[in-house]
Amino acid sequence: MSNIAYQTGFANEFATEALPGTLPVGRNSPQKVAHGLYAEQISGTAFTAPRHANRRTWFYRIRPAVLHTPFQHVSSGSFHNRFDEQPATPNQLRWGARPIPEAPTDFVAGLFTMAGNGHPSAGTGIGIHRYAANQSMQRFFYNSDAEMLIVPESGRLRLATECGLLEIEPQEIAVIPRGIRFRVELLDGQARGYVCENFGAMLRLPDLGPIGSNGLANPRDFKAPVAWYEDVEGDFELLNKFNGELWSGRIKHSPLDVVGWHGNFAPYKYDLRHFNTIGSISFDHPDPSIFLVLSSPSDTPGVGNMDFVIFPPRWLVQQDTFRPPWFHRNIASEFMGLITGVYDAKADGFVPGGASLHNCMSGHGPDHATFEKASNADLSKPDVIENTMAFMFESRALLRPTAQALGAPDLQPDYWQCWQGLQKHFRHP
Ligand SMILES: O=C(O)Cc1cc(O)ccc1O
Ligand SMILES: [Fe+2]
Repeated sequence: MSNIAYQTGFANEFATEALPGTLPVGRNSPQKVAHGLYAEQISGTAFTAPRHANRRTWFYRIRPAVLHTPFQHVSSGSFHNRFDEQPATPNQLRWGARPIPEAPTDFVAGLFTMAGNGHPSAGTGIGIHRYAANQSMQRFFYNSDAEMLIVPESGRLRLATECGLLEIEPQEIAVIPRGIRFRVELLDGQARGYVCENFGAMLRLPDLGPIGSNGLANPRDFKAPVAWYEDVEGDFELLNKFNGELWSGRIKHSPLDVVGWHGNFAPYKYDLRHFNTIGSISFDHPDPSIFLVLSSPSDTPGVGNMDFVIFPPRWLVQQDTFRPPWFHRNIASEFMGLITGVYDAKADGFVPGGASLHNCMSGHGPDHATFEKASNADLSKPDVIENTMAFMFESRALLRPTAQALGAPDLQPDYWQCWQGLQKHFRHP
């Protein structure tokens, strides 16, 4: 990774300038901005949102965001929010990894929508996508519909944004807020991973309750860019996702021209390996809410529009306990992905870059091989789960797979078979 500087903290009031003297002192919008720049505010929450939830940033930039040609509606390709094309299925679904494309494909073109719920126009729900790309973007993109949580599985990404540069590698994540313009460069020539579009309330750190003032994802491990800009003229595409569709305009300069900014609405990255994993040190396998990294709250307290949960390396020491995830059904719907290694509920078939979907109240849990192994394991010794990182996008509402996900060649039609070896062990006393 190159040596990029970052500011630390979650949603702090950051202040950063690439040229000294850019940021106005004591006001946001002076009559004339230093260096001949324009002042522009971007608001990610309602002006009147309570102070603790209010998110906005002031940009001091070479040209304001309004300078581009009118947008034309263009084909969305495989990146969309059409979640009503097929009856939502209660079946347990699993997909293998998506191949890297052969034709030149950038990050946005490489997005393939898997499932989702709600809609951007309603300000609630999520869109779940996987990406596979082999080209850096030569164009600029912004998403009016959602903040984008990016979870790389292979290939490092350089995210050049209005706020500055972020570089992420597998086991790191990034969040690009709604509306922020950016370009994705591939640092390894090709890349693959997952994206969750969040149409609802912005992701935030969960409360910790009895855990105390530290633990899970600690705020200081979140990193935001420092101001960086390019003063470049040319003929570029500016692509916008708006109401689930793509719109394309032309722009005669790079929109990554913010020389200084201050505020708390900015992209950020987080290294999942910094997650402080907490678990049972007596008995029983806890609910996976202890693995919550970020949550988009819904209007119902404690119920997430989207919860981003990870399954990191950890020690298992519980006594008289079936240590892996139990058999269960859940009111929430669970989309899972694997970044690296093996997931402890599945002996095989759930591969890095692959995905699974267990919808509301669909039974799931350890496969037959995992059940046999864990039911007979020697509990006098701790188990260690190493070299792995799985995650879950969990949503309060049904996740509706897209027609293209249900028709994808990597869908595993025999997934259900992984449980069919589970025998009746009941014995009448
Ligand atoms: O289904 C899964 O594998 C995810 C999951 C993990 C766990 O430890 C408990 C519940 C749960 O849904
Ligand atoms: Fe589950």
